Amino acid sequence: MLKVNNLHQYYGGSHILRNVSLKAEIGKITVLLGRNGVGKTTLLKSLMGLVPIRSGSIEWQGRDIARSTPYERARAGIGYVPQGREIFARLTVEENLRMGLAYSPAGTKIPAELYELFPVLQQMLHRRGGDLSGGQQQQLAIARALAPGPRMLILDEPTEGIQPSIIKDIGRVIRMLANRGDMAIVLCEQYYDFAEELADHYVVMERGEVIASGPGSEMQEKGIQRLVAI
Ligand SMILES: Nc1ncnc2c1ncn2[C@@H]1O[C@H](COP(=O)(O)OP(=O)(O)OP(=O)(O)O)[C@@H](O)[C@H]1O
Repeated sequence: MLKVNNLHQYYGGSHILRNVSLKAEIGKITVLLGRNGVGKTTLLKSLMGLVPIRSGSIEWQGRDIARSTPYERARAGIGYVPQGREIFARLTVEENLRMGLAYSPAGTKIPAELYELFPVLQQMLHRRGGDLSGGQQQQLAIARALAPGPRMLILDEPTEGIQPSIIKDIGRVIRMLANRGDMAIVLCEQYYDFAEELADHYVVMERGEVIASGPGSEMQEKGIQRLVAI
């Protein structure tokens, strides 16, 4: 279980995250929503240790990891799929997947399961990452994060700029991973319908603060879409 308590973060003098608290349970999908620029990516980067926080705690599996390096967090079982995918364009699909295993306690063999989740990656194993379509790159980025067998998967806008058929495939994989019951999923998403469909829990941010949260099944009756409509 992830427990974030009273997180504050600054970029220079700009107070970006304001007293943010949230939880993400194993076996559940926690969806983070909010308009552009409210601090969602900054929150996810803070969870991964990619930006320092000013104060607050980030507890993962009972341990405060708020001061741990990204490397230590990866070793602690946290996987991260960044916004914009950040795959290595000049490396092959296979090499990209191996990069996901660079610090893995699970060994250096690419798990065959990744190709079951995303069959296209097996077909394209020797293609360069940069030659893949946006949707294929997104699948590669997710597979790379899954390669070391994380217990928490953080995804930053996986549907951004991706064609509908691949969005459906990605949604199915995310649901399947959660249903296995051994992984917490934190999903930041602008595409409201996708978010609502997947959410077990939702968290809405505005100007760096959490302004609403609850079970995914209540998103419609609570009018959450209005809070995040652009
Ligand atoms: N490296 C940085 N240095 C200074 N300010 C930053 C930096 N990165 C983001 N910001 C600012 O922090 C605020 C929150 O940005 P963030 O990217 O976390 O928002 P977001 O909710 O993820 O938005 P989006 O949906 O557009 O990605 C914005 O005002 C942004 O301009």
